[in-house]
Amino acid sequence: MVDNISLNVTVKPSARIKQQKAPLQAAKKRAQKSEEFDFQFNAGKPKVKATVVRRRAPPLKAAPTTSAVSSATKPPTPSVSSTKSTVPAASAATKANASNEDLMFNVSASKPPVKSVLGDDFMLNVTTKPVVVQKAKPKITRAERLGRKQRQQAKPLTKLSEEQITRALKSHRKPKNPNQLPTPGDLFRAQLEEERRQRRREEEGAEEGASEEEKQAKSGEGAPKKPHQSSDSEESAESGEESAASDGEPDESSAASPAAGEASKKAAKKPQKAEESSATNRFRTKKIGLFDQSDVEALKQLGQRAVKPVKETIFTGSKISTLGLHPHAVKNLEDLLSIRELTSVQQKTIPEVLQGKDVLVRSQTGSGKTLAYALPLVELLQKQQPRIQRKDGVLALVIVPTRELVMQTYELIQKLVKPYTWIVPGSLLGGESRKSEKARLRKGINILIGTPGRLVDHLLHTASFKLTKLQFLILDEADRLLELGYERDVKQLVEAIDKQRAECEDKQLPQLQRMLLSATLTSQVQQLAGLTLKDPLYIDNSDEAASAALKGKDGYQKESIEALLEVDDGLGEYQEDVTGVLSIPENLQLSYVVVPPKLRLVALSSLLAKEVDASPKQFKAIVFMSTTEMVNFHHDMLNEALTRRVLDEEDEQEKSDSDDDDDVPLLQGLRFFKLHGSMTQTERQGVFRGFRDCASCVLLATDVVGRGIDVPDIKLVVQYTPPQTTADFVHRVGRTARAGRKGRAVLFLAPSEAQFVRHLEKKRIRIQQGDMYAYLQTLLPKDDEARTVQEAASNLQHKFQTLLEDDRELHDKSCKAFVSWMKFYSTFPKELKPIFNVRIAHMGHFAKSFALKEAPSKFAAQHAAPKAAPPTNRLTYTERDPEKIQAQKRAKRRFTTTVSGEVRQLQQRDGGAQNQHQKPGGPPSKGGFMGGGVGRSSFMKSLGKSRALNMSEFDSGLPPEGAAKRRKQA
Ligand SMILES: Nc1ncnc2c1ncn2[C@@H]1O[C@H](COP(=O)(O)OP(=O)(O)OP(=O)(O)O)[C@@H](O)[C@H]1O
Repeated sequence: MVDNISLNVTVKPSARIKQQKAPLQAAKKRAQKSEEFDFQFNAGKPKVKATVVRRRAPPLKAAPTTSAVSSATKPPTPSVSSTKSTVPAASAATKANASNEDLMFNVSASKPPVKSVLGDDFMLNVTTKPVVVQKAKPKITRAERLGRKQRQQAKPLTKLSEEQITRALKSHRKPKNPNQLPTPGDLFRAQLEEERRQRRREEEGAEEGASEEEKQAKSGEGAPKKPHQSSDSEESAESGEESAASDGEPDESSAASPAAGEASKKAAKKPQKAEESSATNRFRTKKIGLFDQSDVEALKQLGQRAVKPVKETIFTGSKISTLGLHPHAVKNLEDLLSIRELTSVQQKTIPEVLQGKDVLVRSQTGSGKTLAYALPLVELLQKQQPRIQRKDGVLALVIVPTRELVMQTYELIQKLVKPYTWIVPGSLLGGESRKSEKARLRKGINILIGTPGRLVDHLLHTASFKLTKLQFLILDEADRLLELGYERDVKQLVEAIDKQRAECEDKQLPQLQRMLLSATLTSQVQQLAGLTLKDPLYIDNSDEAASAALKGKDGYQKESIEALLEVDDGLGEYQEDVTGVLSIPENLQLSYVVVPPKLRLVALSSLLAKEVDASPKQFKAIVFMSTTEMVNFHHDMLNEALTRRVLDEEDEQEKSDSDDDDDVPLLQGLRFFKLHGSMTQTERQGVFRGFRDCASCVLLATDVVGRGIDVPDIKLVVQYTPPQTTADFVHRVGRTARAGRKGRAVLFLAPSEAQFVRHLEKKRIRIQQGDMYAYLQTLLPKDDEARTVQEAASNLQHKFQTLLEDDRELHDKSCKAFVSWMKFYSTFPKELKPIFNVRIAHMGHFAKSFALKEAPSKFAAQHAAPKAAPPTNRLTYTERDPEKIQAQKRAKRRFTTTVSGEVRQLQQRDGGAQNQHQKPGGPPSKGGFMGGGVGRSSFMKSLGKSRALNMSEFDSGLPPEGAAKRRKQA
């Protein structure tokens, strides 16, 4: 009986180093030397001597994979077949009927009893180590090499075992550097590639002609059984998968791999079931076509460039009490805000403001700039003798870009003035009737906080709103306020203040002290600094030597600021709107994840699921999206598909029906909020407060909340769509990791957009690559029907698509969202156009991330029509009122302005288009969707002008200037 003979084979001559130089020669030599082997039978069998009999194989040519020899007693294993494929010729006695697939041994037993048992000849399948090493050498990508370096035991990537994958996944949870450790993505990619290689080998093998034994094995069974079926669990898992995948579309099954972690476990648990019949298999792949070669692309490690981030110290250790503030103020801060220590920007700014200096302050997000101006402001006001009174009117004016920021700043100042009851703070943020706002202004507000539009409106229409006695003017988020759109109103306010003061008969007016603050500095801020500030002191909180020189200077010098702005980071020339220092909080972990367009929605869902799993009770996140329509659609979709939250009464019945099934929603218990500029003020206020107070929730928002918003327990910021400027990037991610806390921010990029990382690196922003598959893994344990990560992802996508098919309204929302996104995508600034290029981006694939199955050309034109004006609390006007027409024009102009600066881009684009029109016969446009006239760009052109990406934040919500005559002055 020779059935269960197993052999330990040692190949002594290991010509590994030489092989690298001359693999063929070395292999020949080795083969000659290894003509004789010592074998040891497992069960204490006596030694036998074996002579290797090899058939000469063509050198270095891949051989067919199957290998059974008719007289073999055991089918060969795949590892044997792969080994022999690279074994070169060897000199030995040949055997006429030997297969060119197998090593053949002529064994002569050293002792007579063994020979009698074994017979004269038998065949062996042998795997020799050097051959395997040689095989794994060619075509290794950099990512593989990096991963392999870490894995000291340099095993080939073929056939990753279940344990290997599980171990790697576990160790991935806290990666030190995702670029160096093998990530689930690495493993997955390695598997995909290995599978592809193997398939190719199989195909080649089939073409070259399978051995007769193979043919017999295939035809003799008569059943659709795979040629390599074995009792090995890994093998059965594979065959099981093939049968399961046969339910789905080919695209899907070809991408499906023996997957990682849970997948293999699931498969291994039920190998029998998988083998029995594909029809009874509980694992299903929905026909989505979600995965293709692009996901392998997405897994490419981009690597990191050497970037020296700008550092900033947050806390200095000095106490508030050292500032010489009123004891009430110190105690109040401790009691109401638990603040005892100064942040470094506060330490640098407060003494200067107390001395009456104008300041221009740049310090990173969450470093306490609000208190840096508010604390000395209140201190100086409370000191004044005689005490200030309500009737003194507005003594301090704080201008901020958004209504939420007005609310937040107002609440903080309310706390600061608590000990000083005679100081009255107030806010103008819309939502209230004009009448009641006027009434409050008339009564007297000493510290007024507002958005530019609303303030200008009252300046023009409310007689009691006087700024003659103004002592403090503060522009928080100064760079945003000076962007096109806000800039006009801010200038109007500044000019009105100067005019009123100049016309005032009282020549004893106190000096007007000005403060400009932001985490980012732009050329517009420079201009305004030159325009309005009197010898300001520039305070930059970074630890950079370049700015340290400026800090020491007394007074503002234009050249000094310019010198700072020109500080070269040594990474090449680059011009963008942000010209100053950019610093990211040290405790903020930045990462980006490359996600194929089709997978975006699924990847977002799985990221959120992963985070909720990690801390179900305490998870607060913001997801930034580019347009209001996107926010609306994703809010409804994610709520319905993933939380089964009832969104309106009509869904009530559906909900109770669906409650019967035991399908647990992916994000059960998680609450989604939405916030954008097209919501009514009441809604916005409610949402902002709701989000601040909730324990576990996600806010989907436009850039309305990109600036200044301080919700300390936000753990994660997701940029689902990329920002249009680096400044926006810095402010968005700055919503987390505030005041020394920890936080994370993830940026989603399509493979075609990955170069944005290099752009950030040029700005000295260090960002690590994350792993999409680490997110997708979360879906698998939650999906009973899926056996692989890909199946789980496809099932989820299928769920989104089904929901859309069944719900006309949601479908419409999705189309609108997609169209608005497409317009947004065409308005990137010139510098970023090569990266975010509407011509390169695959619109059809992106449409899938909106759960749309149709081609964009089918629905885009229909949904590109301008939408109705967003709700405001404007006074009503009659149909033919010329005032209304004016208002509409003004509204249209303003609605095209988004908080991320679309106006600028819109004008660039329109300007570009005009220029082209001015040059008849000139070359076609090179950028933007207006040019070209062919393919996608002509399609984009058919959508008409871009508008209404976001509602402008600076819109006052009040009637326009022309209406003033007909209104009663207060
Ligand atoms: N001295 C301090 N000690 C501890 N916490 C502080 C201190 N000063 C401010 N904070 C807290 O830090 C957080 C961020 O403050 P603030 O909103 O003023 O930052 P910022 O610099 O204006 O950020 P952004 O640029 O995003 O507007 C707030 O929650 C605030 O209460």
